Amino acid sequence: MSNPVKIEPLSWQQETTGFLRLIDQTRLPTELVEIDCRSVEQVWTAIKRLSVRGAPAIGVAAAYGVCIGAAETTRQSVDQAKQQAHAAADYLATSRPTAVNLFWALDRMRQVIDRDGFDQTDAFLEALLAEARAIHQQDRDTCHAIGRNGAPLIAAAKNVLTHCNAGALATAEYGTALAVIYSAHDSGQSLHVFADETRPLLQGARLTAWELQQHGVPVTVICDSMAACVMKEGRVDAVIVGADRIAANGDACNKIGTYGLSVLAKHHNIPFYVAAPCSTFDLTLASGDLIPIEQRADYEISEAFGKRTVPEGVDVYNPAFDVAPAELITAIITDRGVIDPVDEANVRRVVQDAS
Ligand SMILES: CSC[C@H]1O[C@H](OP(=O)(O)O)[C@H](O)[C@@H]1O
Repeated sequence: MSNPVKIEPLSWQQETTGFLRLIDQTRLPTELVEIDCRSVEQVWTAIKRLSVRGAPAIGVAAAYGVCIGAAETTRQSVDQAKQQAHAAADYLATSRPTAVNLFWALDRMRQVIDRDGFDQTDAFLEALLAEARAIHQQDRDTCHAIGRNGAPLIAAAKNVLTHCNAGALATAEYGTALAVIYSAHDSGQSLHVFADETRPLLQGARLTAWELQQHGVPVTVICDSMAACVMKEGRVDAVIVGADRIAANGDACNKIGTYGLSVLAKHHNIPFYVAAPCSTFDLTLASGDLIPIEQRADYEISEAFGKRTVPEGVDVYNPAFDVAPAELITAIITDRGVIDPVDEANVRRVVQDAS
């Protein structure tokens, strides 16, 4: 496909008193619907219900959510606008606990809020929007850098397996894990992708397969339980996934099912790559078992396909993420280069240089 459709899950409309426009990812792949978020509550809800999702995309959306919150009351003083902006950041921080990019982006916005010297409210609102736009553009650039850095690692691969959606829909554009696939594909490499459907919310079947189809990359959706079989059959040359938070020791937290894939890849001697921007590292956490794992609602499992699939009264366990230990990760592909996850000193050096 010569000119694939560019997928951007979110955009800011108008100026400092504008609004956030999102692709509602809960409606894909059958409906491409955009929703406008004109209040902080609407941004919070969009993140919570996964209308916008994926660590980097959540961070960008929250940054714009702070801009919306700051401007909610018209003709206010700078101090009032600052109070509203802080309140918006505090509220948005409660939307989802695992993706560290949410908190990284909100911290960036708080640094602007706490700056002195704004003598006019408009100047403050303009500075906030400029920071949100900078975060947005930085993620675009980061994703393309990840693609460039990762493509050589899969140059000899013909079949790659991925899990969940770490594509354009999870970022500002282009993706992280899928950026590596897009970069290899766009350079002329013949590549096929196995996309785990990724229960319970099916980000792989609904979103990754849709993205890859739009980009002209051959893709086969498989049930999560089939990953072992296709690996055993010798049909997977590499596994590449995204991440929501990476601890200082290289443990990588990602969509539930990722840990199992890392064990399977090790057993079958298949390279297991994690692709993530440096903003997804949390050097304050020594290891992955300290990463907060989001527990989501029972109905996401018990009411699949429009009908109840679990008997009333039966317990359901629905952790949204798990952690691949550093020793099972072949390499972490970042915007600053490829990292050996078990080399903590190098992890810290690369990530701190990026900040
Ligand atoms: C590029 S980060 C993508 C990452 O986020 C996804 O989680 P969710 O769909 O719940 O936001 C999943 O873990 C992806 O790998």
